[in-house]
Formats: sequence, structure tokens, C-alpha cells
Amino acid sequence: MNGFSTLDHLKAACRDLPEADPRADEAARARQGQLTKPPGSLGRLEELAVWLAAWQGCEKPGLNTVEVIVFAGSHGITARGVSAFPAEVTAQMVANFSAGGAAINQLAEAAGAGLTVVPLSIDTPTADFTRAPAMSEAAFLDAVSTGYAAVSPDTDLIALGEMGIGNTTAAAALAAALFGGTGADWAGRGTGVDDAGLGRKAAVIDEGLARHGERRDDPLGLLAALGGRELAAIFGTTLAARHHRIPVVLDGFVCTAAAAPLGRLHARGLDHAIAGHVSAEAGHRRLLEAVGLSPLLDLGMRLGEASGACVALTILRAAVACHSGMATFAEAGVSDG
Ligand SMILES: O=C(O)c1ccc[n+]([C@@H]2O[C@H](COP(=O)([O-])O)[C@@H](O)[C@H]2O)c1
Ligand SMILES: Cc1cc2nc[nH]c2cc1C
Repeated sequence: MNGFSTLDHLKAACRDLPEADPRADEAARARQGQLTKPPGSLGRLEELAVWLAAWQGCEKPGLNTVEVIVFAGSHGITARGVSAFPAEVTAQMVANFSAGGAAINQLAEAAGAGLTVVPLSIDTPTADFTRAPAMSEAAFLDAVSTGYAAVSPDTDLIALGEMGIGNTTAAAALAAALFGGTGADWAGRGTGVDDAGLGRKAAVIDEGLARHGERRDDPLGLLAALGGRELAAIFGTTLAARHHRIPVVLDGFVCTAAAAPLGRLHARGLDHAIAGHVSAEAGHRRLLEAVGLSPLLDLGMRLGEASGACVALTILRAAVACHSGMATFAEAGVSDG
């Protein structure tokens, strides 16, 4: 794949999505019923194991090659005073990721996952979306294509995340445009803005909605106009993962907003994705409801950089360990109910 050269090409790729393997789904469900436990007693772990099996296309899924991918982008909207931190922190944190000093470095290692960090033109912020589309069509397609190309087809599972000062404002604007509501409904404190900052955020989102609202029925147009390069890349990776039938764990509010257009373009577009957690960002719970995802964890985290998705990997490993390693009633000689 040389990338998406036109929006029509990308739109067609979003319509043409493979589904999970029904035979693997059935085999994994049957196996769950034979394992030495009362049926259903492992709760959501059982569903997770079956979900992984169905997308990986085998009765016993594996988590041998797990990749955490973090995309970074810079946002023109930061000039409007919408973050508690200065815009240069984005590049500084990318350097911290490379040096191994960030939370995600520790969490990826603890979760037995590889980590890839992809900075996207971080020296060139996107446009302030209250004045112009954040990205030109070409810049948008480029970022989506970079995200798409970041996927190795032989990966068992991908955990996604982002870094970008200002991007909770972009994500809130995108969520409002996709699902309705005002800036005040979707703005949260992000890195920790005070009440005045929260008010500026809500106003900026409303300005963005007024400028780009006519694209309401065009999810990709909204992602280009209100999102950032890292959101576009997350969208591209989520799409590529679907084409390769690789299950995906989304991180927080920003990551969910970035993937949301795929669910708008295709009714089952996010079936291969789960939400690793619900972040403390104000709009995340509402956004998860809107896209139909139920988060695995609720730990009050609000860091971003794939941290919540990465902690959720531990739960998936537990699900796979039981599903693949447990004895059946027949193997263990345990009486079946
Ligand atoms: O995704 C989330 O739930 C989330 C919630 C709060 C903060 N963040 C992270 O914080 C940054 C954006 O916050 P802000 O205040 O600059 O918009 C960005 O780097 C995100 O990774 C992310
Ligand atoms: C220090 C810092 C680390 C981050 N990681 C993801 N977003 C972040 C925002 C800040 C400010």
C-alpha cells in the first residue's frame, strides 16, 4: 500500500471491511463451555478471549507480538490557551519516549509489548481550526497513510495512543461534531486547565463547530478539519488493523475520538476495537457510549500516550492464559454440571 491518494480511495477502504471469523468465534465459545469452571464464571474474560479468537481467526488466540503505537502531533489551537502545558512539551515528550523515561515506556515493558513512537511533522502545527481546517486534504491523507503503514500484518494485537498538547480540545470538537452537543458538553480539563481555561476550551470548540459544522455528515471531513495529525494516524492504524483482522485496544478520550469516524462510516467499523479504559477526561464516558464501547478499566487515569490501553493488556493476557491454558472437564476428569 502506497497510501491513500484521494478521499474517495480512503472512503472506499472504510466501506469494505472484513468481519471476524465466525468459525473461530464458534470454536472459542465451545471451548469456553468445556473449561473447568462454571459457565460464565470468568465474566468478561470469557468474552475477551472469544473476541480475540474471532479476530485472530483461531480457537486459541495468542498475544506473542503485541505492539503499542503512539502517534504525536502539534496543534495550532494551543495558541488559544486551551492547555495547562506549553506546546513545546509535545516534542520534549517525544524525546522522553525515545530515552525510555515516560510512563508508556514502563507500562509497555511491564505488559510485554513493543513500543513504536511516530512523530508526525511535530515542528509544523496544524492550523487553528477556528480559522481554517486543521489539515489540508493532502496533509490529512498523508497522516492517515502513515498510520495505515505503521501496522505489521503479523501483529497479534495493537494498543493505540497519542501525544499532542492541545489535542483534548481537538478531540472534543470532533466528538461534538460527530455526535452533537456543544463545547461545554464535551470540553474537559485535559492536562489540568483551570476554570478559565475550561471556558476558553468550550468557546473554541463552539467556534470550530460554527466554522466546520456544515461537514456534519462527512466524518472524514470532520477529522481533517478538527482533528490533528496524530488523530488522523490513529484512524489510519485502526483501519489497517481491521483490514488485517488485528484486534485493537484504544486508549483514552483522544484515541476514542480519533477512531470514532470509522464507526460512523461503517455500522460495525469498530467491532475489532475495545476501549482499554475510561479516562477521567469529562467527555470520555459519553463518547464511549456514543461509539458503543464498554471500557475495561476505570482507574481515573488521564495521561494519554496509550497508558490506559497498555494497562488493559494485562487483562487480555489473563483472558488468553485461562482460555488457552485451562484443562477441559474431560481432560481433568472433573464432573461436568
Ligand atoms: O486521552 C485522554 O483521555 C487524555 C486526557 C487528558 C490528557 N491527555 C493527554 O494530554 C495531552 C492533551 O491535553 P491538553 O490539555 O493539552 O489538551 C495529550 O498529550 C494527551 O495524550 C489525554
Ligand atoms: C508531561 C506530559 C506528558 C504527557 N503524556 C501524554 N500527554 C502528556 C502531557 C504532558 C504535559
